[in-house]
Amino acid sequence: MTEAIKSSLRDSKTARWVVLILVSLAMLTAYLFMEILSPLKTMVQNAYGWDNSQWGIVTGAQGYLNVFAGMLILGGIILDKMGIRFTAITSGIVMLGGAALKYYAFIAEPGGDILGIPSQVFLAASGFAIFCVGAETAGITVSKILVKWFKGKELALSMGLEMASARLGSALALFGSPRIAAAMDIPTPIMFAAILLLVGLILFLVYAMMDAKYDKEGEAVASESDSSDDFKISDIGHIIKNPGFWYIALLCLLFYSAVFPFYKYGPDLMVNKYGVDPAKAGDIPGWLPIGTMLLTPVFGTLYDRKGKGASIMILGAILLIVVHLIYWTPSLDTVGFAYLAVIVLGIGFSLVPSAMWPSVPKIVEDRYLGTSYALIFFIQNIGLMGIPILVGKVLDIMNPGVSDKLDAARESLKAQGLSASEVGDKITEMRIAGDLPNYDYTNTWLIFVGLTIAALFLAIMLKRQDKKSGYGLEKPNMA
Ligand SMILES: NCCCC[C@H](NC(=O)[C@@H](N)CCCCN)C(=O)O
Repeated sequence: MTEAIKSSLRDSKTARWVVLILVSLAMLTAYLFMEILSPLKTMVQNAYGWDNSQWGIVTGAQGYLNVFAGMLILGGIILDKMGIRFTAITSGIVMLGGAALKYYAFIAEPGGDILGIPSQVFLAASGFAIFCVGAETAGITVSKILVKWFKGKELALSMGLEMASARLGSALALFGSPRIAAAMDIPTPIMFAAILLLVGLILFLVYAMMDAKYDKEGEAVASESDSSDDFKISDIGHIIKNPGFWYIALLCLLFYSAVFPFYKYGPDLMVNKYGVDPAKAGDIPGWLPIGTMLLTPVFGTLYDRKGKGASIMILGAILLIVVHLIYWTPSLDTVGFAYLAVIVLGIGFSLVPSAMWPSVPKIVEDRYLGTSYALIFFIQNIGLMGIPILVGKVLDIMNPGVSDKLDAARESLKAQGLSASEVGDKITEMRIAGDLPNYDYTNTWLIFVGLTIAALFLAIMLKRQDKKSGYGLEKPNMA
């Protein structure tokens, strides 16, 4: 440890960059696990016989506890009351516990039903719901950690780099998971991702040791007691009276609902509409997080220097409409269009977050900031839960008989004594050969088109409100 670190951790550039590396890598492991199953939809359905509604139940589990049980709000309160170290370590343990349960659901292949849902689906959804409580709480904790170490220094840059690291986690899952599953079996990538979460927990433990040392320094204790980012129930009343808060929170819900659920259904769209090999299903969607890693800091800097935050969000929403119209249009069914749309999506998904998150402090007072972010995440989680469920349900309704035909083929293969993996491979072969049908996503994709049109409407309303209330969204962040 250098002298600089010994004398004052907060003043040590090395120490705060070590912190950034620790928490960014921990978030990488969280985002990796978050998407580990996403590119496996075709394989999972072929192997285990889940219909689309069951896929929606599992991938929409993000919000069951975060929304219905209010765990995101509770996470904010715990962070406020118990502090960064306790919350970071606890969220790491919760993520690991949820991941272990999800892995168990795949490795054990339990039979029967729980509450009328196939046991495997129920346990996988429960595991993912628990994991997401930890992941969302880790997300707000890491934001607070970065404020603690980087406030008055390279705060925006640190947040951009942390987000880029998280995106890398999503990309690794989208590219890697189907390849590992094709080479081994479906539970193996889930197991690898769970082991990486253990590494993430160790990184949080190392961070906690640095944080404890930091807090021993008097100056740091003063900073920790700066409660501007704390979650407070009493603040909610003030925040929800602000129309700008509602525009940005609903824009966040609609916008993220048109993007994150794309990870859950995009890979299967690639297989069913564009004829991509299921072992490479995540490749085209995988370019989305890679593009955003590079572009988000660029657009963030642009907003810092030139302003135009509300206009950037409007442009981002327009691009998203174009993207989902391309994926929806039945005649645009060559791989070239799939790549084109994902590139445009990458630009849109960089524009909106780079302007959205730094706009929140312009709309709400600093003292309400922590509570506002927790509330926005809460509202956002309603969409992250509801949209995957809705898409799965509608996909089943729009494809009558397809799941039944796949089920019948699966049952006859199982009767021949084949394992789930072997059945999955065989069904995949039969679908590629045209002996079994694919899902037609056309009508279902209109859900995404609708979401993006609504997002554009809200972005325009936000700009109008900005003119009325003078938030300064069109002004640069830097003087
Ligand atoms: N300072 C706020 C950064 C937010 C980053 C944002 N993450 C979220 O919105 C999470 N609530 C949801 C993550 C769900 C991942 N499937 C982001 O852009 O990642």
